[in-house]
Amino acid sequence: MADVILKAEHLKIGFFSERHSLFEKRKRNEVLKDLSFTMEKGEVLGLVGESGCGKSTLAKVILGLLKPDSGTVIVSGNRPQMVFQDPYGSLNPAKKIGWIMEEPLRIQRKLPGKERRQKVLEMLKKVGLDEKIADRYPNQISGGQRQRVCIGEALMTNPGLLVADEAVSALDVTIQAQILELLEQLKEEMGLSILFISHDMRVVYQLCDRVMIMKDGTIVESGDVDTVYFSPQHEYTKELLEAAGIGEDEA
Ligand SMILES: Nc1ncnc2c1ncn2[C@@H]1O[C@H](COP(=O)(O)OP(=O)(O)OP(=O)(O)O)[C@@H](O)[C@H]1O
Repeated sequence: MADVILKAEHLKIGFFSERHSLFEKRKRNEVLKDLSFTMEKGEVLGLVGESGCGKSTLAKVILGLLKPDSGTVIVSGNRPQMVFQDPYGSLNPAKKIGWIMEEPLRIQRKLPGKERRQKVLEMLKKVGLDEKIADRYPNQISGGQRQRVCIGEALMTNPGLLVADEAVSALDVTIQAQILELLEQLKEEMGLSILFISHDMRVVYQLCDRVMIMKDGTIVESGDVDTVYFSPQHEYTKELLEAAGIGEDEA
């Protein structure tokens, strides 16, 4: 059996609703409902589902940013890292790209400055950027370049798992295709595993090996992309495919 990079078992988490008056009882909203899945090393796993179904909450639990009420997540290797939708919002506008990309290594305190800088230059190359970008500020590079920087920054500590939460959604179609190509390449070159969260069924088909369909805090269907897209079993999967204009006649 292939190596498992992530094992999530029986995850449950809920939030209390806001109270609008002193006498109103706070309702508990269950967001992840006994959710279990595994990911293999080097796999790109898509996670799709409508807004509010709990995708980002699951991502935060995997990254250790939220503690589940019950259940466990085991990730092998270095701490997983995340790439977000808005590459501009994730980069400190007051710092140069080189400084930003060095930061995860600075926090680790394992390498001297010169070696950190060298690693940044190597990573810039890996994500398809010119070394000169290290001396620019985030507002001096394009949106696509910024997303490459975010991916590079996330990979500086050599995580086995990258969680990409709507990482290409804000980019225009051409740039989107280039970033998808980069992720594919990093998967091949580094054996990187990617949990790719998206609402875009077409993009998921393009990039992912497997897909999980999420609805109201549970996984209603999962499998390799060809099987799920061309022989969907669950009504909700069929709805999502239809809404994306992916019909059975495309099979
Ligand atoms: N910290 C929190 N406190 C209270 N409710 C929360 C919190 N985080 C998330 N929620 C609620 O949990 C539900 C799931 O949110 P989540 O962000 O995981 O959905 P999502 O599937 O990622 O949606 P989208 O695709 O719009 O990003 C939503 O109803 C949201 O309002």
